[in-house]
Amino acid sequence: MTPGARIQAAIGILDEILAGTAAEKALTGWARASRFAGSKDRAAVRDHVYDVLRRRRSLAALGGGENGRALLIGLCRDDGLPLDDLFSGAGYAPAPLTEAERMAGRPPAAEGERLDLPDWLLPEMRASLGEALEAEAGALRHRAPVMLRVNLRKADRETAIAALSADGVCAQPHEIAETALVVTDGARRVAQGAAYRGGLVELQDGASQAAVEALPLCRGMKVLDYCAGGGGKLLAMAGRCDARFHAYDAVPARLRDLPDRAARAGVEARILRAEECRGEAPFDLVFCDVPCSGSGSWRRDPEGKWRLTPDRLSELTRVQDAILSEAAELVAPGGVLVYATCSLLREENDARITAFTDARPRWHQTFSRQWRLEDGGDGFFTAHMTR
Ligand SMILES: C[S@@+](CC[C@H](N)C(=O)[O-])C[C@H]1O[C@@H](n2cnc3c(N)ncnc32)[C@H](O)[C@@H]1O
Repeated sequence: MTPGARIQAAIGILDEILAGTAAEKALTGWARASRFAGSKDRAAVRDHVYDVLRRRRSLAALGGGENGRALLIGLCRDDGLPLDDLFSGAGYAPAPLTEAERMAGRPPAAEGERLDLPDWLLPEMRASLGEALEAEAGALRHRAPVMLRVNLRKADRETAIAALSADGVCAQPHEIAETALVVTDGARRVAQGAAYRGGLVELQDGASQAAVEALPLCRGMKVLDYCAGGGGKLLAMAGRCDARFHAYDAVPARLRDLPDRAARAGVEARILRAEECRGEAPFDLVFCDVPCSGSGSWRRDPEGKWRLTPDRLSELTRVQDAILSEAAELVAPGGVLVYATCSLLREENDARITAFTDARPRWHQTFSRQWRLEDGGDGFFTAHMTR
């Protein structure tokens, strides 16, 4: 595909997304219907689509409209791409700009436009981030680094870097966590490589790794991952410590990948149903990686930024409180209840811990940390509580 044809494909996909189709579904649908597109074409089109979604408001201002074509015009203007070469009308490239399109478009003006955030969220973001708001919102407008976690059960960082290199993947240590690597070249080769398939590394953001590194894990501990999902945090815990791991999720289908991933990583984890969690309690450590706005990882899931509403945020905080309340019942006296989100919002982080401890004076917080994008990974929060 020519560069212009890739832009035209991104325009069509964005129009579908703006009409309500999820980005992944729209991209997959296009790829299936476009057998002529090679892997480089698919990657380039995907990058265009996600670059636009991260900067949807500012690009709408720059491009003079909120449809696929105007957003791509905005992207070309913002990134200094050769607009007239790409919108040439030749072959499958989009039609040349009309006079009206040439005149349309202006620099983003309002704060929400400049920062690429919904207006309603600005006060909460400012209260959460203070002076760091501009920098964090700015970082959310760019692509996230590809980060890997070295599985210490199978390799140290040097061995993992060498194995990745043999797969054609360049990676280097990242200071955010002692298991963290950042991929500097060949990211698309990771999942097919022997290092990944052999369980030496997992794809995991650095802040999640750092949060696991901060856990007071000990050999032989009885641990429950209460919102285990795909098991990313559980596997990270198991990579650090030989404990007795249990996994639960309110949506059992989300645990589907865990057995295979655990086998690849050389980890044993027992999957529990709700009643079994109560039967197996108490646990020395219960980890609650709760559902959240995902605001710390909006670089990877930029649709989330535009999907979040005040009602949805209130609903999430209710779920977060309920999960903490249920999970607290499963913690042994003197054990640790861990709360974690990939959110930058105070309302989902400190405010939930305060609500929990205010209502339960026997519990107190022993640790808390907010990672920001400036630390090199996604935004992530964790707090430990005990009684
Ligand atoms: C942020 S995701 C967990 C990601 C996972 N820990 C990982 O590292 O891959 C949150 C998970 O919480 C689960 N969940 C939602 N409500 C829950 C509840 N009331 N009790 C337990 N899990 C719940 C969701 O199904 C979802 O899988």
